[in-house]
Parts: sequence; C-alpha cells; structure tokens
Amino acid sequence: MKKILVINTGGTIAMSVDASEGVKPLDDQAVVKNLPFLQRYADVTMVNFLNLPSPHITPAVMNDLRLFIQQELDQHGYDGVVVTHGTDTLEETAYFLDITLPVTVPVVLTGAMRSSNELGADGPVNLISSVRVAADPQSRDKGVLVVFNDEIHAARHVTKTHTSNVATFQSPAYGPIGTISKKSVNYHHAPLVREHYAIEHANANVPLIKAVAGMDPNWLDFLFTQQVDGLVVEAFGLGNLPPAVVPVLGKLLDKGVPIVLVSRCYNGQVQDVYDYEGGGRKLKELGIVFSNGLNGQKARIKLMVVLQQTRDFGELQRLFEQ
Ligand SMILES: NC(=O)C[C@H](N)C(=O)O
Repeated sequence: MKKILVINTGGTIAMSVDASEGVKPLDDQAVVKNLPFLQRYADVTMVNFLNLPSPHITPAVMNDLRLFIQQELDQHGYDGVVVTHGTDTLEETAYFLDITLPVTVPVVLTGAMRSSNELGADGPVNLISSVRVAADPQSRDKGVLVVFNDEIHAARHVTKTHTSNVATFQSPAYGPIGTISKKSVNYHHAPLVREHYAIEHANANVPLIKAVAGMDPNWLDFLFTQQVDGLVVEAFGLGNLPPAVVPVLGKLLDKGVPIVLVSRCYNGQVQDVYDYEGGGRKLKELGIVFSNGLNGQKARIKLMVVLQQTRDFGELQRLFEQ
C-alpha cells in the first residue's frame, strides 16, 4: 500500500453547521473521522497542521506549509501528500506550492463546499478521491493537483467558479486533466509547463488591482504611501486600461516597481495589440510585463515568488511568458 500523508489546514471540510445555520470550524477537524475508511485506499497518516478558514490563509502560511511538506517528505518518504484546505483561497495555495515545491510525488489539494454535517456533504468523497489520486502512480510529476467533484485539475489553471456549487473548481480554458471513476483514476492530459523557483520567504508586498470603467486614478494613491514591491493589474479584455490610470502606473515604474498585467477575462492571454491611449501596446512600451493566461490572484503569487530571483523587466517578461 502507498504511504500517503494527509495534512489538514481547515476550511468548510472541517466545519459544521449549528442550529442557527451558522457554519463554524470544528475543534477536532471532522475530516479525521474518515480515517478508518481511508485506510482501504492507502496507508494514511493524518496531521492537523492548522484549522483556519481559508480567508485567514496568508502567503506566509503557504510558505510554512511548503516547508512542512518538504520536511515530512524528506523525513518519512511518503508516496504522496493530500492537503485539505478551505476553498476560498485554495487555488492560491495550490499554485504557490506548484511553483515552489520541487517534488515529483503527487501533492493534491482538496476541500468541501458543504460542511461536515450538511446533507450531501462533499468533504468525505473529495478526501477519498484525493487519497486515491495521491496513491496512483500516474499522478507523479504532474505538479500540484486539485481534486474536487470527481475531477483532477492542474494548479496552474484551476479556479473557484461558483460560490456554493460542489462543482465549483473548474479550469475554464483547458478543462480537467483527469477524472475519478468508481474504480479508477483516469488522466487524459498532462501539464506541459512546469515551473519551479527556489524561495526564502513569501513576504513581498504585491497588491492586485482590477480595472473598471471610469476608474479614478486617485484610488491608487495608496501605492505611494507604502513600500510596494510589485503590482498586478487585472486589465480589460486583451490587456487595456482606462487612460486616466496610465500616468499613475508610469510613476510607479519610474520608482522601479515592476507591474504585471493580466486580464479580468477568465479565458485568454493579454497581448500588446491595441495602439490607442491605455491600449496594450502603449502599456508594453511603458515597461509593463504581460502575463500569459494566469488569473490575477495567481499572477500575484508568481510575482511574489519570482521577485526573489529578479526585478529585471526582460527577465520578468520571460518568466511570465512561460
Ligand atoms: N468551502 C469553503 O471551504 C469556504 C470557506 N469559507 C473557506 O474557504 O474556508
């Protein structure tokens, strides 16, 4: 039997609903109750690392989790790791681990949309599916995976798409890379791009701002009242912004702060095509780095990570084209 480590960090999978219909964390993390059943699929060791709702997870916590996983793998040689996590920020932790953990064993993130005592609770099946995926040799060297609702997604592409549906995790541009049926784990794609960056910390101050019609440049004053290490901007469509905010971004670039552009569309890449004021071509000429399809929250994680390697525009542009 494969040796699988399950690391609990909290989230709805470890919560229950009370008489007033409030959903709250359980002291003992309810997922532990599934442990005997999980042993059918693997030799499972379970640790309660944290018990946080995922809006409480920070990049510093993600980094602690990375170090913990690495240490456990080094010391105990597990065949795979499953992390239970709240769904709100799960994609950020999954992507952070994907680009910072240099491991070939499967690392799978999962959680639940319904708390442990709700009718149709999805936590137990997601956890069992995740252990099955982590124990499957086909899952090696595929980067960090997200398993939800019988689907396997690559950390790079997956995002939370629905506030409450159990099928919330989707990879809008590419679909899942595999599925889980009653008897087998089936892959039909493998991620082509694998990135790894050695890091020391996850402390960079990198805000994310979203473009809206009629955006007021004064909203961005905060960028000059604190030490900002980098900025990610979710632009319109192909990568265009309201002209009024461009001088603000220019001032920030003059201060040496790298800016990465993504699209607020959930499909497609930003490109330097439009040559009007605020258009993508002008933004690229200004020195803004164009990302290739990452959403805003993941581009922010990547910038926090790669700023530890370089602040050079050309090098950042190369890394964000991968
Ligand atoms: N379904 C969930 O896990 C949502 C919860 N608010 C969390 O992220 O912790």
